[in-house]
Amino acid sequence: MSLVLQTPAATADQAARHFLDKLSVETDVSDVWNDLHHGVTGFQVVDVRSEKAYQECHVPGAIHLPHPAISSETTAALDRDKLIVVYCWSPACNGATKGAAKLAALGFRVKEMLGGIEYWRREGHPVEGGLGTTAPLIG
Ligand SMILES: O=S(=O)([O-])[S-]
Repeated sequence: MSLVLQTPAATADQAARHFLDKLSVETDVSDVWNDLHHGVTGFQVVDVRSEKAYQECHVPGAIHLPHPAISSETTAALDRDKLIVVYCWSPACNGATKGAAKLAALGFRVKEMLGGIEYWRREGHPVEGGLGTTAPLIG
């Protein structure tokens, strides 16, 4: 018996809808780096980790907004015309998901950056912060 085939696959239309829906709320390290590197200005990157983690190492230009602190008051300065790209530590962390959920509830368009700062660093992209690439990879 096939473990792959035992559950019927979606139709091509269903699969297309599913994957487009996924891409509407997710982006990845490589795509974010590519856009920042080429000066794309249609989104703002938000680091939702702790103050300490942000101060030690973050994506260049990222705004700091810890996910527990997200509220209408703390997001007042964010540009509502721009998509927000949120990230946290790694694929093992759901801080970005929590932050994205809160931001969306406040009316922002938002995507999660898959992989977080861990994969940003693994892929060799530049960072800002006091410890730079020597900062811890877990919080
Ligand atoms: O700081 S965090 O681990 O909740 S993203």
